[in-house]
Amino acid sequence: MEVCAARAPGKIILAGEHAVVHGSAAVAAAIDLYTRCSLCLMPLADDEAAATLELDLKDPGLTFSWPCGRLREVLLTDEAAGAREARPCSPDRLASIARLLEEHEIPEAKIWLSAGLSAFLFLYTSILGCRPGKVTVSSDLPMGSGLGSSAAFCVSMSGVLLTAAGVVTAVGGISGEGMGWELVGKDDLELVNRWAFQGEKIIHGKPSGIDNAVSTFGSMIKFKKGELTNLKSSNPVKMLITDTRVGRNTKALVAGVSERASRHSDAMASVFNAVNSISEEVSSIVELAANDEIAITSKEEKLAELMEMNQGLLQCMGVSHSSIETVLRTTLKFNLVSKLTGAGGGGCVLTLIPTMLSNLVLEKVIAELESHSFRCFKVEVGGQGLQVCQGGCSYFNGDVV
Ligand SMILES: Nc1ncnc2c1ncn2[C@@H]1O[C@H](COP(=O)(O)OP(=O)(O)O)[C@@H](O)[C@H]1O
Ligand SMILES: C[C@@](O)(CCOP(=O)(O)O)CC(=O)O
Ligand SMILES: [Mg+2]
Repeated sequence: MEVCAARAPGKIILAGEHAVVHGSAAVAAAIDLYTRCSLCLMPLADDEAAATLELDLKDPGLTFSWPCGRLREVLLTDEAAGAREARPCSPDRLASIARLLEEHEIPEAKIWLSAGLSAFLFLYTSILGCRPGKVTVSSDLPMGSGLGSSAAFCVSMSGVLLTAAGVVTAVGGISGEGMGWELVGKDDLELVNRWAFQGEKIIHGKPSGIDNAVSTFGSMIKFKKGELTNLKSSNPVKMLITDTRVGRNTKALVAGVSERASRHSDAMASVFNAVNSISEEVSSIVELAANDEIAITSKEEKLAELMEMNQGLLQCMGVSHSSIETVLRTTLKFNLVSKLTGAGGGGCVLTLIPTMLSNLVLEKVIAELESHSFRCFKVEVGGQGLQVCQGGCSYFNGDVV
């Protein structure tokens, strides 16, 4: 039985969500909340009929299982066509995957999972063929809340599958972590990122690629038209994340913005252009601060103003929500600036925490936000991207922690 695991972080978008789908720049950073995937590859059983592919999703608390013979029959494939090149999921293959999912009773209240399940079946069978195995997924990230759970799912899944296929290899430990997680080389990360993007396409419809890129490579990045620039950031910004707990779906919100853009093409082009300027300014402030070329208070004031402007433009795009407005009003009472992060329509809101803000005030802000039944997270910004564990992980006992 071969065992390996991978973990990939969620993200925040400091500026540029939605507009990035239409070619504007955006700035995003990894956060220290992870999705972990583990894989036990089973030996090819003597009893062919008993061989299955199992998926255990810890967070929704659901397990799924497919006989390998049924996968072969419906997907008309056995061998993986080669993991070294990421391929898109053809409409025919997506329709076959939908047929496989129809054979499972997914509870109506959890129907949103079917997009993640489709991405899983696509990635697994494309990279490993119809081999028997058990995949376990657990996550610190709230799902469908703007923190990039779909990308962390696709990146950690692609990471573990490509590691099991022997295509991706670990290059060394992470100092201080002591958990067996290892980093991955640049070329391997590029390959994981390309596969994860194909998975994101199944979940998001038309992703820009920023979420899978920041989850794969970590750190803080500027992203524009598929091009990624690493932003040095010596003094990472402190952000409070508030999850409004209002559920929403990125695919529908992205489609809504595109429809508005086709109805009002000139006006929306100007909105996207303004967002592009905001993201460019945010990225240059981050870099100036890293080189000590700007005082920390001045950096925070500029970032706060840009976040406020970006939020106004996101309202223009039609992706704000009354719950988001409640967070904005609540934090403004403490002179703090907030903006939605991710696709909006509910989900998570970022609040910039100035260095000078006392812990006492921060706790008051959190208490007031939580009195509205929102949930707050204090996160570290700009950390590692994908990490893998190639067998021998002591904490791995069929479950990932
Ligand atoms: N841990 C997970 N287990 C199963 N599916 C997941 C997991 N994380 C994400 N997903 C899939 O991703 C979808 C959420 O993606 P999305 O709407 O883009 O929101 P976000 O990426 O902001 O969390 C879920 O509905 C589910 O299909
Ligand atoms: C709205 C968008 O810019 C980010 C979506 O992020 P999330 O899935 O809400 O975490 C879409 C994209 O860039 O693919
Ligand atoms: Mg997503």
